[in-house]
Amino acid sequence: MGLGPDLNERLARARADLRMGVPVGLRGAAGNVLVASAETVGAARLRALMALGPLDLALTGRRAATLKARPYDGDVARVVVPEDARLSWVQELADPADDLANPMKGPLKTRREGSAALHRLALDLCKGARLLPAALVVPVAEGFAEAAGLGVIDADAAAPLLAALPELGHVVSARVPLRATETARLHVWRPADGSDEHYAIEVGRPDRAAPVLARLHSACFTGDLLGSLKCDCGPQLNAALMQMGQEGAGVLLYLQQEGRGIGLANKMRAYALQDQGFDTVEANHRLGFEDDERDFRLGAQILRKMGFAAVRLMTNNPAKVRMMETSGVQVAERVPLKVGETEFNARYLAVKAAKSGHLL
Ligand SMILES: Nc1nc2c(ncn2[C@@H]2O[C@H](COP(=O)(O)OP(=O)(O)OP(=O)(O)O)[C@@H](O)[C@H]2O)c(=O)[nH]1
Ligand SMILES: [Zn+2]
Repeated sequence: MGLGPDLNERLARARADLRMGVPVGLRGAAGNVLVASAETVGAARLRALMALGPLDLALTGRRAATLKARPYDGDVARVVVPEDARLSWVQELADPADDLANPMKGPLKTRREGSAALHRLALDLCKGARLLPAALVVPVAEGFAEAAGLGVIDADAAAPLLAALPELGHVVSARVPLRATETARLHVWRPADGSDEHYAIEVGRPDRAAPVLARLHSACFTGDLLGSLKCDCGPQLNAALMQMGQEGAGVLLYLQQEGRGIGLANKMRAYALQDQGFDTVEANHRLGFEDDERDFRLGAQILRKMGFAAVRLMTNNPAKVRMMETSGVQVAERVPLKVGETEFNARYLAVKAAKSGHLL
């Protein structure tokens, strides 16, 4: 292997570029394009992209439905960017913050001919970068991106890599006595694709031959750290650790999947939409996301690597139970975790029960 970056490393760089507003080249069977995040692209780069040829704004089918734009490619819509479009036009299509105040955004023309494969990959990269799922896409000649000094991704090889689960490596572990239990050890797990590290808190020395009391906790900055009353995450985190402490054994995975996998900035956008009257699921859809963008296979991989084949899973979410089972970790028992209901999160919990099948 040479010293240059492999595809995984190029993808990690591409996500960083998109976050900085720098375009990225994609090349594949569907052609050669430059893509940029609609959220972070600046006015000067937008003008430069428009000068290259017919520009598309790729949106997810979810966002397109809110905007009444026809997604001819199912989960992706390719909106034609008018020649006189300004940056504010692009930003307002990407970001639903002003949808209610400014509902007349159309009519939007969407592209039907050609392939949407590169647009779909661009949206995956935006999601992976925890940006709004909205990407500018413009065709370019072969070699153009390289000559411009931009990062280039082999799209046909990247799509299956992005769908696969990154391999996680154990970095370090050390004892961290907690209020809930003095016998805790924290393990750091690092994904090979350069994405965020995940943590496992092992309580006591659980018997690997029996189902372990386990919790897959998704990071929630507002609930876990600030004591937000809008969700039940903080009390669930504490209650799970307390129960593990009382039983003397358990494992809590702290997965960096803030906002059900959309990142804190997008979760705060979802909260702002909830202030406008939308529920937690509707808010995700208006932003262009699915209800839940988390990949629970991650948790299963960490458990297996730690030597656990079966769990007593602390959750009210049946999807977590299903994903564990299909990822090769047997769920011997579901242990309900009902704590922390407040007047502010009662509706949130009711919506999760009604729309996401959570058990009350
Ligand atoms: N997008 C979005 N994420 C939210 C919202 N409220 C809380 N979250 C996130 O949802 C996740 C909470 O997940 P979990 O505690 O695993 O909850 P769950 O999937 O309902 O499952 P259990 O708690 O195991 O029953 C955290 O990542 C929070 O940041 C919201 O309104 N919108
Ligand atoms: Zn929360």
